[in-house]
Amino acid sequence: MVMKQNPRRIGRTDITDLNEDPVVVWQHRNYIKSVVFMALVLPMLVCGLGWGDFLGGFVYGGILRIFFIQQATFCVNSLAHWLGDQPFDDRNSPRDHVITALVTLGEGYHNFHHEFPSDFRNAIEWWQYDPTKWFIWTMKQLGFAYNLKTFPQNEIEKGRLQQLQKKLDQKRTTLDWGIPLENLPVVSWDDYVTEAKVNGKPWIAVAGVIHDVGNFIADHPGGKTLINSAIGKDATAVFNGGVYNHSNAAHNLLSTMRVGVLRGGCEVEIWKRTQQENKDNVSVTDSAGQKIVRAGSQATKVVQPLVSADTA
Ligand code: HEM
Repeated sequence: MVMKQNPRRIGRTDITDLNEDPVVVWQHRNYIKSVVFMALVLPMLVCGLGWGDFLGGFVYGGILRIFFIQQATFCVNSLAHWLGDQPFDDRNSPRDHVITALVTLGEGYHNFHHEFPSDFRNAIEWWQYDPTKWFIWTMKQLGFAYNLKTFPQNEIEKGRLQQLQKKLDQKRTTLDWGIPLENLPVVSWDDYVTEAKVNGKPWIAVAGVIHDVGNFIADHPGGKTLINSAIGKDATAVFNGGVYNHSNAAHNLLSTMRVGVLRGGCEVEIWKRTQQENKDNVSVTDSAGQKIVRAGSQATKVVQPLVSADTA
């Protein structure tokens, strides 16, 4: 900013759009004059003619204000790369933050600006502090024709969604979703029954998956008796509506108790099919390669057949 640079050594930018804007061209031609007038003369005149304090206008309205604006301008490339979040891209360091926006008169939504530089706005939400955007909006309401470029909303939303997805993925990895089905040992139906009924293991099979409910029996909201009654049996029907249609939270909890899968799947053939269909649903993976289990598509959640009461 302070040295004259060799134009052959610095990067060049296409500024044909600026050259077509008469206001910008006028300002460029009269740069020094307009700077001195707006930064020093005008504040001096306001304070001097207003209440007789020419010197105060010069010092506070002029010199100190220039210093402040200069610091604020530098904040674009310091604060704006340090404070805030990255709602559109995490490739570089530019960040969006209202504090930076306030200090820099709206330049603080830097993540958006770097991602969509051809968009004249700094921020897209109406409530975000971006005086340029508000000014243009007001002028348009007053009937002035402004034809400034904006990036397609569809593309902006994609960036936002991808960033949100990344955050969700990161959060997901911090939670226990149970051992993945393919990592579980395969157990035959007879071995399962023997382990539960002869060797006393508190195992319950739901939709072909064996669960150790030992630590949960005392806490079961439906009581000890009901959960105990399913040990060593296929509880697919009772768990999925035969006795009680358990919530998504209950299915999630159940998945943390997995100890094995039954060879050949669950015993109730008609439900086995719907469970197979559900298994396709859970094969969606996140950016870290982990399976995503959406609410209602847990492996143990099966569609309720009409005859549920009889089945139970
Ligand atoms: C296999 C492991 C089981 C787990 C992890 C489990 C978990 C839960 C949870 C978290 C609830 C609270 C409501 C909800 O979230 O849906 C609940 C309620 C209930 N459960 Fe279970 N459950 C299991 C087995 C069973 C079995 C085998 C039966 C019946 C034979 C049963 C019958 C009920 C009933 C009737 C309620 C409703 C209680 C009420 O609202 O007063 N549960 N269970």
